[in-house]
Amino acid sequence: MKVFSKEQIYEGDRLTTERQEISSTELMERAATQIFNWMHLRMQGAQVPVHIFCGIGNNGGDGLVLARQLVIHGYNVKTYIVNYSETRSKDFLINYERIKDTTKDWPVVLNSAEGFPEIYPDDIIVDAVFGIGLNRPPADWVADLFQKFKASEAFTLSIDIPSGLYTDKPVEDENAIVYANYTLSFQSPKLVFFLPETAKYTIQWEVLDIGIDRDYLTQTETEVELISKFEVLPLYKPRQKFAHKGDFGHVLIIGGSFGKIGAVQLASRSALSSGAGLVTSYIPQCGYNSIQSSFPEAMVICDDGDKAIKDIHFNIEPTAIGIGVGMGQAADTIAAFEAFLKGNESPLVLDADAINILAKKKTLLKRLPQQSVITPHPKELERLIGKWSDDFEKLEKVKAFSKAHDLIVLIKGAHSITVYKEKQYINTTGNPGMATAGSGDVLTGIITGLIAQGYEPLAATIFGVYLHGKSADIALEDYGYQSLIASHIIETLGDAYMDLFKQPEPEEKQEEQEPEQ
Ligand SMILES: NC(=O)C1=CN([C@@H]2O[C@H](COP(=O)(O)OP(=O)(O)OC[C@H]3O[C@@H](n4cnc5c(N)ncnc54)[C@H](OP(=O)(O)O)[C@@H]3O)[C@@H](O)[C@H]2O)[C@@H](O)CC1
Ligand SMILES: [K+]
Repeated sequence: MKVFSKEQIYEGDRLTTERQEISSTELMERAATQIFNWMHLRMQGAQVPVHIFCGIGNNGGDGLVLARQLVIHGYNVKTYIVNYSETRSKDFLINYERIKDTTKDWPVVLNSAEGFPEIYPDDIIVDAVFGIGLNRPPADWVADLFQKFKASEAFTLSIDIPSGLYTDKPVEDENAIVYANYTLSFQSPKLVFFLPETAKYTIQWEVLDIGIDRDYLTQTETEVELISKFEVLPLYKPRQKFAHKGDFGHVLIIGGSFGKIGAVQLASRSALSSGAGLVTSYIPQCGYNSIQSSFPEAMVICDDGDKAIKDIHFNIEPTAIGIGVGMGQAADTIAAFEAFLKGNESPLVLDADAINILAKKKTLLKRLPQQSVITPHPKELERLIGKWSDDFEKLEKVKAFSKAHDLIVLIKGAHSITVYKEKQYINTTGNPGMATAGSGDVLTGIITGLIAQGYEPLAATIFGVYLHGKSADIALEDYGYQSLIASHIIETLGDAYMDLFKQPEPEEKQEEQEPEQ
């Protein structure tokens, strides 16, 4: 799913009114009617008090349309105008008049937090104060109002975006933002729903289709994309009947050190389980017995070093190499890594200590093959690109870094983001159970395994991150957050693949389709 920028959303609105020959007022009516339908379906006429707080722009206009429709359908509605500015939008004013024509219970105009009504935990708040038009911090009294929303403990439904959140700027004041239980967003989810500092402002979100011009939606390129099954399915490479293992590449996983051989075992196993034809583990000698006995499918090449790698040499031609897991940063290992990069031409996935060494010796970056993949966790990323002050700066820095070195950078997190130059792909699978030892090693193996099978490095990263998260989601059902460990993620990789082709569950039974007697 594309994640449109604020400017693209405004342009989509404009083009839609032009091409469909409707007024902006009609588009607002259509948008807010979708919100009404959503609520009506769930509330079925329930008389729960619904408090609708409207700003004075188009987000407020949406709130007024919703209020009018709820009133017409007999709901228990109380409407407020959060009067933060004298500059009212045209469609706000039109709908302000319309609601006054609909009910005698006119909106209450709030000019300070003093007039804040009594709201009980079982009531519902609709937040239509600010939408994507927020461009400066809300006034203190408006922030106080948002705090009162929170203190009320009422279910809070935000329209389009939690009020007080910018679409393209970091948070300035945590207290000046609505905490939404649910956000109904028009046309596109907003990038801020997925960034670590701002995702907390809405527990759930959903996109409502408001009939924006189809051509515009399909033809407009966005910088950001949300990756779910629908996006990865076209990447999947089916297997041919007469295929043999040589068609699926030979992965080499280089890493390990005394006490950290398991990292190589995990990465190698996941490379094979992701579909690679052959896997060789390259490790220091101390790991030989453990890998050979615990993972018979792997071939093993030993370095001359006993406890750490000191001179990387092998006589195979790997299709893809994953390097760094459990490798350590002994002086010999660093020298070996440096020499390896000099001679290497295979596609690379770099993780853990390989990234740490790159951070120490940035001149090595120019030795990486084009479109190498790096998969840093936040600390490793910071060592590589320096500190950032907020999520937006982090994204900008990673984009610039990716561009400068022609690298695919995976920013790991609750929503891992694959960055390649300007483009950002936000993953939607995965769960907090994955915050466990070795989970990153498994990911390195999967991505390397996919590249070995012929996936382009960018596609391999996007697809690999998706599969990794999906496997963990499936494994979660058996193990729960606490007991999920990295090996489980490998075991369910097959299910993650099969899930790609699973038919959606049938809808609830439909009365009219009962068989004839
Ligand atoms: N996208 C779609 O498909 C559709 C979108 N629709 C809806 O429109 C919404 C966008 O509406 P919007 O542009 O009128 O902006 P909104 O957020 O209501 O803000 C209002 C104005 O407040 C001002 N302002 C800003 N910050 C401020 C501050 N701190 N304190 C005080 N004032 C401040 C600023 O004006 P300024 O004062 O800068 O001139 C701003 O323009 C969108 O989120 C969606 O809900 C649907 O109706 C139709 C389909
Ligand atoms: K809002």
